[in-house]
Amino acid sequence: MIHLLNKTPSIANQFIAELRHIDMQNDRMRFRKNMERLGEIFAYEISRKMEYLEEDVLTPLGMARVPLIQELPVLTTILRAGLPLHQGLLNYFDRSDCAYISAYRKTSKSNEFEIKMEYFSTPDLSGRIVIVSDPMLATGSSMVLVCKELLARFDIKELHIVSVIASALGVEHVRANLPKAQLWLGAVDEELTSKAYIVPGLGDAGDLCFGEKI
Ligand SMILES: O=c1cc[nH]c(=O)[nH]1
Repeated sequence: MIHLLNKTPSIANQFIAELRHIDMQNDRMRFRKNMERLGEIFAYEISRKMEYLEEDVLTPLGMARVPLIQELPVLTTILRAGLPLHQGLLNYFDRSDCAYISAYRKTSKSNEFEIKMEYFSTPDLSGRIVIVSDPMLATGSSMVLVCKELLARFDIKELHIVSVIASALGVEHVRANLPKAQLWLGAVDEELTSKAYIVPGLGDAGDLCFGEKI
């Protein structure tokens, strides 16, 4: 199932527009902040699909019945570009356990690349609701690789994928390989360059957050 943030106009569109804008995106602090704000919006949207149970909350003046979330998701992100988006999710799911995974493109001289996964730090995810965030879903290969690894290691109860900008091809790849995952996307763009950058996209999310890497 796909949940698309920009289907209904909201303030989220402003944050996505600022991430994309060629001048505004160079303000690194604003770029990270907009990623974080979108993480918060995704957290709110996902929270609306979770299970709640009414509980009594004692106030100074009496007792309030409040429906409270029953189970917090485990927040998993892909280093390094995922960190600000992850922080936004964590701001709202503020008692969640977290998992961190590194995945990067190792490009050969012929410009082809393979995805390398090296760092893997997770709690036990069996029986848990898991949210995996990565700001850009380009080919979808790293996301599929990471999620397949998680699914092979753990009996995950429910898998959610969060990306700010996806390519149509990436969405197709994820849906074909992870049919049970729920996708939460900010926007879906039509094209991919030969180097697998999303067009119009926004450029390199990791570099825009943290500076160019070698
Ligand atoms: O367009 C893209 C694709 C992958 N990763 C990015 O940061 N940008």
